Amino acid sequence: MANKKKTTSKKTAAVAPQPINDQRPRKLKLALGILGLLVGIFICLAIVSYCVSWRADQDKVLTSGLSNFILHDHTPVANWGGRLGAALAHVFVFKGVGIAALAIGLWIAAFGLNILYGKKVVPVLRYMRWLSIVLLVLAPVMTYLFPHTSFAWGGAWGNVSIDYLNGLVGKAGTGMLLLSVAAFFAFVVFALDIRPLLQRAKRTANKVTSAIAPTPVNEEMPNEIVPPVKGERIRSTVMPEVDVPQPVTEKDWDMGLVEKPATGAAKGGTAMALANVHEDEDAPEIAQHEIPFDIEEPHEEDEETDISEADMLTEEEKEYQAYLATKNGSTVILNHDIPAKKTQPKQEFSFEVITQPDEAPAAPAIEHGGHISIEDGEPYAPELDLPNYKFPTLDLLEDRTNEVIQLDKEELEKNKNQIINTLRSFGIEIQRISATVGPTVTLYEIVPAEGVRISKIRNLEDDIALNLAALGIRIIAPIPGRGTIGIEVPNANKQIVSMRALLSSEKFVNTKMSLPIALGKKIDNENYIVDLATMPHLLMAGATGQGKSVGINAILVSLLYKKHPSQLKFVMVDPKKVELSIYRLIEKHFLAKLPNEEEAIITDTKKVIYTLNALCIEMDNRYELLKEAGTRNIKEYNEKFISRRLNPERGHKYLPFIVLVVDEFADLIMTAGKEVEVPIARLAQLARAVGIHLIIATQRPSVNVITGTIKANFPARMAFKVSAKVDSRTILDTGGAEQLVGRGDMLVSHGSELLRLQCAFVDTPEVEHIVEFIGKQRGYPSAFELPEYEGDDDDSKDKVVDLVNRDKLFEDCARLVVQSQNGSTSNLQRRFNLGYNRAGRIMDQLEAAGIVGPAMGSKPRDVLFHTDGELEQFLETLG
Ligand SMILES: Nc1ncnc2c1ncn2[C@@H]1O[C@H](COP(=O)(O)OP(=O)(O)OP(=O)(O)O)[C@@H](O)[C@H]1O
Repeated sequence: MANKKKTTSKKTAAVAPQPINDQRPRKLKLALGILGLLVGIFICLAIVSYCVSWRADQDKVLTSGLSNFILHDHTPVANWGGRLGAALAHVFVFKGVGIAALAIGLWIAAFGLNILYGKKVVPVLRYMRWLSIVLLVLAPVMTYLFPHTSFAWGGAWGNVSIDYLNGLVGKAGTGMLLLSVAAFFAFVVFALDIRPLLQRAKRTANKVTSAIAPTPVNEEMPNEIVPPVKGERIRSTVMPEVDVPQPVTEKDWDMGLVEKPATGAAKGGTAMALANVHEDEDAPEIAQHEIPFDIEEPHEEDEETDISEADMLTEEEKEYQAYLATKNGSTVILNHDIPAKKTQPKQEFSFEVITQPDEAPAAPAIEHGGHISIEDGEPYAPELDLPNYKFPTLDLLEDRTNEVIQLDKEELEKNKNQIINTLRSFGIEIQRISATVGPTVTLYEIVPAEGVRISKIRNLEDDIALNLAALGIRIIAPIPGRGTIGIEVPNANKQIVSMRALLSSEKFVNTKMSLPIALGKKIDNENYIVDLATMPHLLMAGATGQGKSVGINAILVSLLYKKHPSQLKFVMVDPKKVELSIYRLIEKHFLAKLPNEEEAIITDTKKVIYTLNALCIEMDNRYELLKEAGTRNIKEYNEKFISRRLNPERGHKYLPFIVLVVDEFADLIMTAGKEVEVPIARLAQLARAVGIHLIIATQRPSVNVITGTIKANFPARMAFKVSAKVDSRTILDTGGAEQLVGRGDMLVSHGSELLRLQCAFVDTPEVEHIVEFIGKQRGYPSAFELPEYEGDDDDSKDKVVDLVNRDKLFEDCARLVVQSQNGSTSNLQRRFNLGYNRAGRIMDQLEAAGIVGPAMGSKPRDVLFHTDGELEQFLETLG
């Protein structure tokens, strides 16, 4: 009994003090933390105070001796920290490291703070490095900089070290030595990278410069042709003495202060030039209209012509407008105001000539693959599969930015007059006309005079086109959302849109899109970069030689510049056999193919069918994985996988995007019909969420190629020039593509909008360089394997099982079967992500090898080996 009591009391004793034990270290930490913090602050205060009071206190400290001074000297001191403060500051500053000692106080305070909070509020250990450099280097530097002052800037350490160094290498040598030591610490020890700072400084300087002079060239050289500079395409004249325009707000637009720019032209660009020309339409001085340089009194307003909205603006507001327009990018805006009164027709033109609004090239993030950032602590990074993979560099692409096209003012003027005259001959008067010069075409935007019905212009579309007699005129009546009528007239000199410029644009480099593709430039020169993942599939058509292959290359190159091999795979189908073969070099990096297939670029129709079906299986498998992970799309799934919330043991893996590219769809449909159409339609309907996207190109956009089912599932369409209006209707549901001018001129229908673009140009040698660059790097052991698919007409079923040519996974499957003692085909399918046929074939081989017994209906087969050892021996004998 007594014993029992004893045990109980022992137990109580063991348990009871527990909270006290828990509390103790916490309290101790609290006390230590507060102490550290206070000591640090005290030292800092003492040192700061020392800077002003050192003269008053120094004698006392020196004469009494330190301990005596602190403990027994009763004379008043000036230091805020009293005698202790004065003594400490004396030791740290005078006898120590000078003013740099402040860092010691700060560091101690930070240390105390960390203890107090029980966590790393300030990374003190990291700051130890800084502390050491401050103490070791700053003290001599201070002494070197203030050599003969009575205040001990560098303390005793500073004096001793500088004396020594001066003796050793002289003053100049000491200076250089200190500089190198400081540089060594800064760049080598702390790996200080000043480039971002320099870049930021440069950017700020640029911003300041452009804020001060947004139209620098113009202001410097009014009314003169601006000499060509890189990245600038259009030259013209300027409105002299333009005040620095203030940013214009949406409100300003609403108030009608300035003309709202084209929606698409909202970004980039710098003002280049502006000119207003006024003249009487009927007067012989019409030559003075000539756009750029014969500018007559730009500020002079003809009061009689004061009928347009623009005329109601003050000069300043007009400059605003010009600035805005230039800022917003497009190109030339030519305003032509015709008075409604026919009695005294007057014209007013204002030309706003704006630089090529190429978006500024961004920092070379692409070149270093910098956009794939594996943040600290990010648990899984698919890029680590190929950690040394280098993204293709921009210098692999040709620099075409200097292939600038001169703005042909005569052409502009001629077209403008022709448009006005043609419309007038049909009894259509116009209020205003402006022109936006794009890379391939110029868009003349017309505001008809009051009372003119747009439908009238629309009905006269063909006649107007005939009268204008220019090739490839397209009339857009009205331009959606603008209330104006657009007439697109091809430029005599067309500009090539540089892929390199597009890929180096800030928009592309800093894009957050999943699959960004740089397609080209809009008519207002804005870069057109879209996310293939949101498109989500793209149908591309165009007659032969109009730029389809270049378009496909532009898309593929954009993706290659942006995605890591672990993030993206292409399935390439090329019935023409020559267009995509160039990409075979990147098989082990970016291509996907059927298992046991030799060629990754599929040219054979039968294999195309298998591949499409394999993609369907992959899609189904991915849906299974998504379902199991409780996610709705690939993005959520991958995020979950990356944060290691999905177990790879259960078949989860990082899912790369898969982009299927078919270069000639008509060929396939003609030879395989439904067999191709069905899986394509299925993929187009469902594959988006699991990251499978389709790009399908065809020369023949006829209804038997682009069937209703296909069309319904491809909301994004891209048309190069086609030969007939009916083809344009098939692809775009509207005419227009037959009026394109070829060589990459295209219409893109995405959502509700139809845009005219000039496709970015990337030549075959450039693509070759890019794929060589990638191909030379270490890749995966083989191409990405799609699941197995075999057609119904598979004749291998009746074949004798061939144990000599065993499947690559035979041994792994054998081990799995023996380890799990489960001879089921579905087990193999699940664990190795195999298609049913391949798993079945391996199971047949296992049976033929005597590892499993014969099939037993729906039940798993018997496993005839029971230990790993037995199996390994057997596998060795198989060789
Ligand atoms: N975006 C572009 N900018 C400038 N020129 C282009 C552009 N696209 C195509 N071209 C010119 O047109 C030629 C034919 O282009 P491409 O080979 O892409 O045509 P295609 O439609 O693929 O023809 P096919 O169907 O016969 O293969 C190119 O060699 C090039 O000279």
